[in-house]
Amino acid sequence: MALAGVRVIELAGLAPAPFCGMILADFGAKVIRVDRTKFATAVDTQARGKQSVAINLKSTEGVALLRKLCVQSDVVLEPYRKGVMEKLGLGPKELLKENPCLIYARLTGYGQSGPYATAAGHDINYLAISGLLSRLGRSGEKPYAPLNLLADFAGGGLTCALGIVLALLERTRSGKGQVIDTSMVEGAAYVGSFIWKSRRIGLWDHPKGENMLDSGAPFYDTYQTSDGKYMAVGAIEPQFYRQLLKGLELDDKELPEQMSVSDWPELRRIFTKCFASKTQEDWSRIFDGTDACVTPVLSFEQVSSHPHNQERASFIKDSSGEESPRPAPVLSRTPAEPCLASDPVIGEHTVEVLEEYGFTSAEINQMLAAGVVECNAVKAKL
Ligand SMILES: CCCCCCCCCCCC[C@H](C)C(=O)SCCNC(=O)CCNC(=O)[C@H](O)C(C)(C)COP(=O)(O)OP(=O)(O)OC[C@H]1O[C@@H](n2cnc3c(N)ncnc32)[C@H](O)[C@@H]1OP(=O)(O)O
Repeated sequence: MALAGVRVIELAGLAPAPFCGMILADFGAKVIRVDRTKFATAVDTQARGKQSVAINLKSTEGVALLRKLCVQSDVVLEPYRKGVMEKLGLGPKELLKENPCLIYARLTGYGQSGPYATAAGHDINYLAISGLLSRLGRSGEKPYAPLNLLADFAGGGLTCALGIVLALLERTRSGKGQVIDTSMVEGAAYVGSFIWKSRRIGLWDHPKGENMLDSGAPFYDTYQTSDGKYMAVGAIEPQFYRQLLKGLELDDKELPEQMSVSDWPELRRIFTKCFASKTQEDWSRIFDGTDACVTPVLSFEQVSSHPHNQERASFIKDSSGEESPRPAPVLSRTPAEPCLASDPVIGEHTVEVLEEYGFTSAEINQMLAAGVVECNAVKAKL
């Protein structure tokens, strides 16, 4: 796999850092999650392919241990509030001094500087400060955060993974590590570059929810079907729009112009009525194989059995039968090989990892006895 041989120490966090760690693990890195001791269950739901060691970082021995692990690793990924790692004596200055090749990835909401740097927050707050949230939602309604996808995962976890891979690549030339400051505000804003940079062509001239791509246009929206499901319509270009009308059995001579913004409410009314006359399956049959850009809005239950997803095996099942998306993208020679075993319990691999990092049994036993580390058996999962 592409990241085989890369060792990552991931300090346990809430959502974005776990996702970042999972991406690295999916593509072959050895990812060791550092959990707290005396915690029954991990909140990491994205632990695929990771190992878990439990270390008490509130002890000097625990801090010293983590430093030793970082000396022999390529990447450390930390998701804490600005200053937490420095307070522990685990800041980039200390760790990079001991291991100049280390890639020190920091993943926070507001980044390592600025008046908000130390403030608590979550996806919705970061999205708000990025400017993007102000553009999301239907006309006349309050801004709407689309799950916690944009800041936590696109702007946070994925952007941080990109930073790590870039730093690993650069290190092959310079031989040096570096610090990565991932701000979810900036990551989300960066993901939104198209919105910023397409303002000049007038794509966003109208208020929120009244533009072509934000549910303003009737040919770029969702419609309810007679069985209470939905179809997604993305028929922007005239040749594709014509196919949409054909599928709906509408005569364009009897309709307002596609791009006549003032007629969009009327067009939407007509499309709504049409779509409500047949089931999702009926419409799928009509539009599949055409260029109308009309697709069913699949539920999680439907998604893996859809013929397209099925043929590409886009969803996988782990050993417990839980379904999830296959890692993307697909690399031709060195594709990801996601681990199908169940997620680690806290401290499941403490002894194994410490042995691998060169600690003797006596040292490990001493740390276990002192409560510096903890090792838990898999049966704790029950
Ligand atoms: C009823 C509630 C149930 C909750 C279930 C949760 C289910 C999952 C839900 C996921 C929701 C996802 C939401 C929508 C998100 O947006 S997640 C993104 C959150 N934001 C970030 O990650 C940005 C960066 N992080 C932060 O800003 C902060 O960590 C935070 C998220 C605001 C949380 O703040 P807070 O709990 O005060 O923690 P921090 O200031 O970071 O300090 C962490 C403390 O923990 C300690 N720590 C760490 N590891 C260890 C260890 N191994 N052993 C012992 N201690 C450990 C650190 O030393 C630090 O301690 P201290 O400095 O506070 O004394």
